[in-house]
Amino acid sequence: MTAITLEHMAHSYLKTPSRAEDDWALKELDFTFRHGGAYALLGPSGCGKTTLLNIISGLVVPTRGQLKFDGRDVTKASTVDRNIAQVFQFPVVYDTMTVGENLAFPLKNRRLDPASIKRRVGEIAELLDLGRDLDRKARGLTADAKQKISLGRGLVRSDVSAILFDEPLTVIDPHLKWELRSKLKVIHRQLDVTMIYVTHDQTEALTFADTVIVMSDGRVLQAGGAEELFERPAHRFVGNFIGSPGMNFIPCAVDGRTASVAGTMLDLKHGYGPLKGAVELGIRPNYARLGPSGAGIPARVLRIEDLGRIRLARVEVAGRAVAVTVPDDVTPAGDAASVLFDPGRINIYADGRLVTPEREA
Ligand SMILES: Nc1ncnc2c1ncn2[C@@H]1O[C@H](COP(=O)(O)OP(=O)(O)OP(=O)(O)O)[C@@H](O)[C@H]1O
Repeated sequence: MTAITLEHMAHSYLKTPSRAEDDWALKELDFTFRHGGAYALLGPSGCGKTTLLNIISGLVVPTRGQLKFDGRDVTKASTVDRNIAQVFQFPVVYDTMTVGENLAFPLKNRRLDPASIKRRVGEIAELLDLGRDLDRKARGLTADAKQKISLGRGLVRSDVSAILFDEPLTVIDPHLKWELRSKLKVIHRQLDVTMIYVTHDQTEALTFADTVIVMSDGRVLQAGGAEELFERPAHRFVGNFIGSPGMNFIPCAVDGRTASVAGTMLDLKHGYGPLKGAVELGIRPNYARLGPSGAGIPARVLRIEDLGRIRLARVEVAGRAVAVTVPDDVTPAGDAASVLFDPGRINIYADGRLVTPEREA
């Protein structure tokens, strides 16, 4: 087990980067991955996930800052020196070896005794449902099966500093994905090793990780568990990115414990001091309801979507497109309606950042 610390870390792919933000693929970052944690780096394409993972693995030396493993500076150390296992997007498997030989390979390299290798290979094969294929040659196996072998090779050693996964389920069939995600979680508990998992898929990140690190444009915007990311997104981007559909953001004015949205006053659960910049109210669709006209903030119904478990209304509030759940007993008549918010679930944002309320009155 190893704690991984990033200190004043920043990276630019340019030879002589200026101070301009655009020159930096990874903006300055301080972060600690604690011993034995399960982390996901989540964000859209180009946000810097792979750059950060490659800095941790040693494929990229950061332009600035230090990387420490348990306090030891490894910024310029090789991947081998860091004692890291990696699983990539596409299978890395020796076709001429059997499944068992592939799984045993990292252990043989470490000169483990044959009995321990056999036991460990058996355990990992069992966990990944590869037990019956141990004597089969890897050649000719499906892409799914080969990627399972890659996962197994990444997981087989229990003495690594960390295991890094770069979009490891991309080639896996959708129904198997769910199963493997859950298995990875089980394996994480068993191994008690630091795991860092790169993905742009929020379901994958939230099922696997205890701490999801949401990135955008080379910055870490928030690192937290599922509940925190859903209930208290630190940034507008996080609110939008997490959840389907994401959090609604509606322009408002806030005065103490009252918010005014399109001329309608709402009581807030908490009080706020004076706010600067563009102020918005953030509310998840499941904490908003559609009501009859006059019951809440005026809204224009654009359409109703039946998602099976719930009905969702797409409405316009204060010029913004907003999604709200529709109770079973409400049948919108025409397009005039209103929306009501659960006051305890309203977040307030100023210039896209979550505002911490003053103490509850
Ligand atoms: N080798 C490189 N040389 C120059 N620029 C690079 C290089 N690798 C990445 N970049 C740039 O750095 C930024 C971050 O890229 P990175 O690959 O880390 O993002 P990502 O979140 O992993 O994206 P994806 O999910 O598409 O892999 C992007 O603007 C990308 O174009």
